Amino acid sequence: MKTSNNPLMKIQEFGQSIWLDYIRRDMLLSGELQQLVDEDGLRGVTSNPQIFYTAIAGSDEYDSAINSLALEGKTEIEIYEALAFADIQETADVFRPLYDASDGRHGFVSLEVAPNLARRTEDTIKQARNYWHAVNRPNLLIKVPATREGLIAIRQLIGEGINVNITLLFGLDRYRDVAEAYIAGLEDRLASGQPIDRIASVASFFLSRIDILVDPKLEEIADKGGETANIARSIHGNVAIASAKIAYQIYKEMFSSDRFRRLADRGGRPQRVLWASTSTKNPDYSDVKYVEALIGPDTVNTLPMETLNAYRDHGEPAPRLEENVQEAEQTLDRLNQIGINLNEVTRRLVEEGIEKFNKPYDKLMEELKQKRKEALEARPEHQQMRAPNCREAIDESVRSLEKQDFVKRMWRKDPTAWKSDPADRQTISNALGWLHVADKMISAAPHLQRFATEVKKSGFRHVVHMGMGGSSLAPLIFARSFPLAPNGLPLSVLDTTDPGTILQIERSVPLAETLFIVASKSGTTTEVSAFGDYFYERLKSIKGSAAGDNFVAITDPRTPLVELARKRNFLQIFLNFSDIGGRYSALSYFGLVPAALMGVDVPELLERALIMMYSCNATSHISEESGVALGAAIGELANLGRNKLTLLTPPDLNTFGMWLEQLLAESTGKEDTGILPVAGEDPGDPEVYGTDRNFVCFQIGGTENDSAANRVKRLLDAGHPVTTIQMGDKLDIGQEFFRWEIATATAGAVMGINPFDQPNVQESKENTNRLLKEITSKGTFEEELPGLKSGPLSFYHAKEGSSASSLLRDFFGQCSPGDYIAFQAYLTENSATDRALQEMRLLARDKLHVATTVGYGPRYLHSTGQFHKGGPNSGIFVQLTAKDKEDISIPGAGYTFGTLKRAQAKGDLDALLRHGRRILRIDLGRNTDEGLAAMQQIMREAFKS
Ligand SMILES: O=P(O)(O)OC[C@H]1O[C@](O)(CO)[C@@H](O)[C@@H]1O
Ligand SMILES: O=C[C@H](O)[C@H](O)COP(=O)(O)O
Repeated sequence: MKTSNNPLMKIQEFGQSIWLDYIRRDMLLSGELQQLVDEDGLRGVTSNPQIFYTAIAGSDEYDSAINSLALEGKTEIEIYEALAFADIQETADVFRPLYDASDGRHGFVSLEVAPNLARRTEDTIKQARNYWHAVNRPNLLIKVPATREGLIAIRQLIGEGINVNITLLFGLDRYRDVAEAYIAGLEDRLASGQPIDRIASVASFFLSRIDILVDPKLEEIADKGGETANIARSIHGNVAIASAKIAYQIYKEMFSSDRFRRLADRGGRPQRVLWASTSTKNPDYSDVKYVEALIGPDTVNTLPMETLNAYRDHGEPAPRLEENVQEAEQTLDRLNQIGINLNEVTRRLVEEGIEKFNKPYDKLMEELKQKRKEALEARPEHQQMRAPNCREAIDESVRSLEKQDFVKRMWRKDPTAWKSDPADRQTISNALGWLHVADKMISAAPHLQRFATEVKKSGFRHVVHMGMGGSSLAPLIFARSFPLAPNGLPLSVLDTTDPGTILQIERSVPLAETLFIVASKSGTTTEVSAFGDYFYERLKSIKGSAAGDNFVAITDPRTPLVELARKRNFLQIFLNFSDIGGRYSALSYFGLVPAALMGVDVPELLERALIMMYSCNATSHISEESGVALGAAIGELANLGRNKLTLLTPPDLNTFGMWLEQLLAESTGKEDTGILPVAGEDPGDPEVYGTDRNFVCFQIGGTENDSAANRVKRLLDAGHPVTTIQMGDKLDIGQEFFRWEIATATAGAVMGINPFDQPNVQESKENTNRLLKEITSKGTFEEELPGLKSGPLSFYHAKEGSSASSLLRDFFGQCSPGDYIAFQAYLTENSATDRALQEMRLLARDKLHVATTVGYGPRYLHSTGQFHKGGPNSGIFVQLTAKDKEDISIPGAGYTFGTLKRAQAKGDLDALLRHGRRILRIDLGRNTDEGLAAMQQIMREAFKS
């Protein structure tokens, strides 16, 4: 170890080890403890009930673990022990290299038995054994008090090979007893034929507490005057150190005895004295008083943080422990002479000491009891699943997950919980970061809020979030379903290449005062790069080289977007966690940066997510209200043919359905199976639904209203499974994100697929890229001719029909039970188009009794698109295109957004055809409204009879 001017390091040259009398989780997480080891030569840590009280009750660092343990059904004592064990284990691991390198001499961590056991030998032994085995680290010391009852325990525990730190040691006679108990324990062990070379023990001699008790007595005597007053004055403030010096002499005597030498010959190690209670409580004394005087070979001094810092700052190490020993003896004699009986004093100190640790221990238990109660009351919002005819199969699926220990394996990030093929294992291992992201983001939340405040303060008036699929749909929920907070900025989301929509956004925002977020995990998604380039050019034309000030990137580390953002001097780059797949990223920077900018209460949103996280945590039992149970149900129902997960949402939560589509459809729609979320389909009478439906009914705020309750009842009566989810308010979206992520992952396991890849998304992208290449070389790409024209409408890929209505009748006539109709609308999104599409899907559903979906292109490509191609061949696709009224160029691309959109539509169509899907493309002509009206008219005619 390097010698330095650091007094804490220098002290080691005199044979003393410095330990830290403090423990707290943030020191472990932040690396501060490691730094103390590296830079100050720290060689151990002690804890006590007061220290754990301060750490656990004095911060919120332990709260999420407390909630989680409470929900696992632990009592407050078990919670305390679990928290303490975890901290002690991690601390022991920090010191393990030192322990190993020093052949077990240094690097110890102490954990105290409950202070209320101080007078109970058997219980102390029992608990010490439990702690020893639970923590399971060779460099652990169990702290046992030096009470009469403790002495028996010490001997017994040492005999069993358990390391002991003797605490609450004040008196010299008791010190002899303690050393005797240790030696006797080693002898017992040797006699039973067991090795003693790795047994460690320290005797913690408490200092400042002696002076605290004795000094006022001395002052009283001094105040009375006379000869005794002089004596009292002469020893004031010296008694603790004098006792310690004599204790050290006793140590030397006992551990150089012939009796101990016999043990030493067999590897027995002396029980070192440890100076404890070394923070100066009397401000008149030096803050390093109990360090300077007691430096000597083979000793330990445990220092609280302030004393450690003070010593580093102005300690002057020298070997003083054996200086003035005679004077120390005189001090103790004088004490006796003026009528203060040190034995009595120390007896009182032991009693007070027990009490002093009992109090914080009891207070901590009270605190944990309260937090436990709050955690149990804050159970996730209500989830109730009723499945009239499938209950047994679902219960069986839950039991099977329990048997496979699925939940624990998921939390352990064991890929074989889903698939065992090496390629799948690789993707899965690298895709489970979302399990812990809410916990991580809690500490990033204040930073996000500060960032949002700064953005607003610097004059921004609007935010445009640009991304696709998982990178944009959570922000879309905030933009469309959350009210704008007074401290927030209005948020628009751009996730389409439709030039009409892009221009709409451009014209509705104050460009120079708009912050653009370029959000792409991969940093390579074509649409997102085009949005970024387009608006960057627009800003450059206004602000020149300062354009980057209006841009923020959210992306994974080391993507091309990071490079570009640096080159363009973006205002900020948020690096996300690379082990989170796009569609599971709602609670990461992708969802939370725009949320914070809108003024959404991000910490609260995360707290709600954490409640769900705890209820889905690694217990062997699967709770009925957890996301795991939901996943088991939707997965099993899909296996039974009920794979159209029909979402009944209050109107202002419709966008949540869109988020869920991308999560569930892209995750499960593969290997010819999958769950298709049906979002935004107006509810109908039970008879319009086929037996492929599974309903989820979301309610928000208060109890369910009569019409919703009635609807649920009618669906159940008709034999459909229905899950109801009651949300308290919109911030419960945080909880829903996590519930559904867990449910999706679980459903994937139940269905036997890998829910973390998207094997068929690429196909459409490749087709699109091929078409775009054609455009750049030939100026155009080839499009087939319509099979039929009718008014403004052109029909492609249709078998020739005598009329549009007969063509539609034939096309939809292919529908059989279990099929679904997907309207893919490459149109400008607005309420008139929404209404027309809604009308068309209801016409089809009510006539054909099949599920219907509507997705705007290219958004759906990053959502249901995977299911369309990779899921079962049960889709009937109606692709709607139209002529763009206006178009805009993508800078540097050589084509327009309109062309890109057309290439995307055709790219997907070609991919669907290649998969043998049934598809009809209808071009609506120049006027979308007219085209849609004509289309509805023809559908009505087709369905007339
Ligand atoms: O964030 P990125 O890399 O731009 O990807 C956007 C979306 O595209 C996909 O990779 C494929 O659809 C989604 O999983 C993802 O959410
Ligand atoms: O092991 C360490 C002791 O528990 C600690 O030093 C007691 O210190 P105090 O007297 O300041 O509480």
